[in-house]
Amino acid sequence: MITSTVSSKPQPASNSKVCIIGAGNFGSCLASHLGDSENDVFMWAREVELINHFNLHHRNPLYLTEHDFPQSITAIGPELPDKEFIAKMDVLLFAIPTQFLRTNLKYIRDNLDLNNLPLLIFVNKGIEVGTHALTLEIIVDTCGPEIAKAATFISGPSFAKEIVDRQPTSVSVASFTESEAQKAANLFHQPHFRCYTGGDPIGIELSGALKNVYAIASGMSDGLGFQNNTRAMIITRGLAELTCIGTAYGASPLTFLGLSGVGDLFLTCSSSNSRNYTVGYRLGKGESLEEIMKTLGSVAEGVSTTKAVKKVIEELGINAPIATAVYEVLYEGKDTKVAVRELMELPPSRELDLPPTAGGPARRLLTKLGMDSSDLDLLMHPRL
Ligand SMILES: NC(=O)c1ccc[n+]([C@@H]2O[C@H](COP(=O)([O-])OP(=O)(O)OC[C@H]3O[C@@H](n4cnc5c(N)ncnc54)[C@H](O)[C@@H]3O)[C@@H](O)[C@H]2O)c1
Ligand SMILES: O=P(O)(O)OC[C@H](O)CO
Repeated sequence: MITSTVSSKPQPASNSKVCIIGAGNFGSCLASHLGDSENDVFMWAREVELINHFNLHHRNPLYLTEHDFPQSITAIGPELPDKEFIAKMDVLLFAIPTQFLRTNLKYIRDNLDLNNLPLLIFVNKGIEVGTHALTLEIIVDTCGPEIAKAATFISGPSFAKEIVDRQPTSVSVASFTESEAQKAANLFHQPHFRCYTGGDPIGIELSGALKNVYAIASGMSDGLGFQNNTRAMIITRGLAELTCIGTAYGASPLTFLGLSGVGDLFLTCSSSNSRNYTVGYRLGKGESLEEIMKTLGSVAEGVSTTKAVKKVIEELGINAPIATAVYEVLYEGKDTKVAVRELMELPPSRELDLPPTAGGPARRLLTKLGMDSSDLDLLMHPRL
């Protein structure tokens, strides 16, 4: 098993001190979830009006606006927490969109004490544009390999609104360091919220990022008026494509059959509650991306992730026609009907080929994590 030389403080029996970076839909949903189980929760927001309103009324004026939050949550900000504050935390959870993570982590890194590290949890679902970096790689770049190996990722079919409504939900929780994944699972596990642990953080975070691209495709198909056969085709062929891309990054192909893979792909491709599906649906109805982004009011990570994915599939020579079509619609102005026609006119091909072996992105990650190619087998066949 791959482990880090650092691990976080021992888990307190109860009343963990948790700081959540991000007070959007998911950050505030997780604050509510953890606040419900008697933790002391601090929720960092950039928006001063949100902080003031929240601390007065225990309501978030911008996201999940109808929800009454537990009294145990305090909103903090807009400055990021300092060293003294972080030293008191058992858990630091990042719930901000991927494209802003690097800048915020660079600041936080200087306030982390390796001898008194909180449990570090990441829930964002995206790939960084420009670098094609996964969250794991952003963590290595900003905080170093030991912290990256101790970081824990949570992903799976989990709409914020349904979690705060206590709908039965399950997620995958993964880290290279088993004890860290276990601590995160213990923290989140509740009767309406099951956590399954695993040792493939690359697969867990990547499946969460990639499903957003196929959710845009599925929404587009529904917006154009196509029905169930077409959606099932997009979900299944999307799973084949994302498994190939994920394997190139060093993920285990099996991870894509789990909650963070097919579970979240199915959820997001089939529900108008998904922001990514909604972007696709509105494109299918003829709106421009610019109009949609102006009025969505929330992040749809798939829009930027599609740009990163296009570069990756080009570089690695991976055949991913659906992701390519989404890119052409989003960034080259291709008409959605033409994109569908072209996809359907592709020549017959083999349904299932073995995914390619791990490629450049996996080797780059291994090097940054201080591992060599003999560790690749552990990455792709995690024992945890
Ligand atoms: N909403 C969900 O149901 C859900 C579920 C699972 C995972 N996620 C993932 O969680 C992440 C956050 O999503 P969300 O739904 O909370 O988004 P959101 O659109 O609801 O909120 C975005 C948050 O990002 C903050 N933000 C904007 N610019 C920033 C910057 N420059 N620096 C720091 N923070 C900035 C905003 O203040 C806000 O708190 C995404 O990666 C998303 O894919 C969301
Ligand atoms: O609203 P979306 O499309 O960002 O999806 C939210 C979550 O990722 C669902 O698991």
